[in-house]
Amino acid sequence: MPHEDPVPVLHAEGLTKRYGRREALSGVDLRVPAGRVVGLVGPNGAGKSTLLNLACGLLQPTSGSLRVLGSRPAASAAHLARVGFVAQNTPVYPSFSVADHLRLGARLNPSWDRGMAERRIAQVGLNPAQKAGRLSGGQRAQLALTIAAAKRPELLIFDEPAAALDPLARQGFLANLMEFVAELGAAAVLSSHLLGDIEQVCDHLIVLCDARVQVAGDVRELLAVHHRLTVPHGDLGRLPAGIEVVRAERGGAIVRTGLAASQIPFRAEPVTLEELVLAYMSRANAPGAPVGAAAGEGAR
Ligand SMILES: Nc1ncnc2c1ncn2[C@@H]1O[C@H](COP(=O)(O)OP(=O)(O)OP(=O)(O)O)[C@@H](O)[C@H]1O
Repeated sequence: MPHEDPVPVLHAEGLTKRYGRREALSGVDLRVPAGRVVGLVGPNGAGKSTLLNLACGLLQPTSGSLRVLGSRPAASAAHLARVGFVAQNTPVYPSFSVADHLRLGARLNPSWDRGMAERRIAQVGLNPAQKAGRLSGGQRAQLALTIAAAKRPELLIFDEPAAALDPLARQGFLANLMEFVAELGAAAVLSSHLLGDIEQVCDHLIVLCDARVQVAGDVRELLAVHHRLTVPHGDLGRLPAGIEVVRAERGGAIVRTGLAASQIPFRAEPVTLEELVLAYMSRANAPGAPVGAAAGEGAR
């Protein structure tokens, strides 16, 4: 029997989005396999919200293509029901109560899981009669998460869901998010500036800088092929073939290589996810940076 890969959650080819003359995404190629929790990171203005809004069908590409769960985003009502979206700042209707939000969710979504919605609202201690405009940032985020998940989507998309929350509320929110993902058997994509959060919940990473994917892939695989090398001054230019310098730093470099640490003729230490992300971000920022750097293999 030929082996068929499951349909990717996101599949972008040459995806470009311009706002007037401003290019927010530039020829992005990306393939995110099914069943992952994906962290989308990058500096302000990198294009993260643009990518997520394209994935929800709220924006249209200028050129190139994006398929979400195998279809054009928001291609039909049925496809819309397969994707749950929590936008930046978790917008709610201020004059509607928590219960009104759940009723609206039930009316708009054929697959609405009322039991799940009510259970979760009780679990996180939200009063159904409370007006949404009076909820704290953390409570609003929990309400938005509940509404997105009670649709029982196959993919949950979050745009900086926990940015405004204090550490304790963030912890609670992330724990809930992971419970939903497990309960629904769903994939999730979340953008965040909080690398600790990404490290805690994500098993797949996309680093987007300056409208381009710099690196993408399975977190464990990425950590396995990146090292911090201690290299005597002047020797960086004489590294063996197959070692790519991502970022040169004092006394060495962060490198990417398929070579085992024992095959590298310098001291090689593991990197943290934060070091890896920062290395790609600063490379993208450097004058004369390679365009879309290591995206090639990793982005596929
Ligand atoms: N509606 C718009 N009109 C014009 N330019 C826009 C619009 N939306 C975004 N941009 C520009 O596109 C680029 C990417 O913006 P985007 O919001 O996607 O970035 P981001 O990575 O989500 O940033 P942040 O982390 O600050 O939320 C930025 O330069 C931004 O100014």
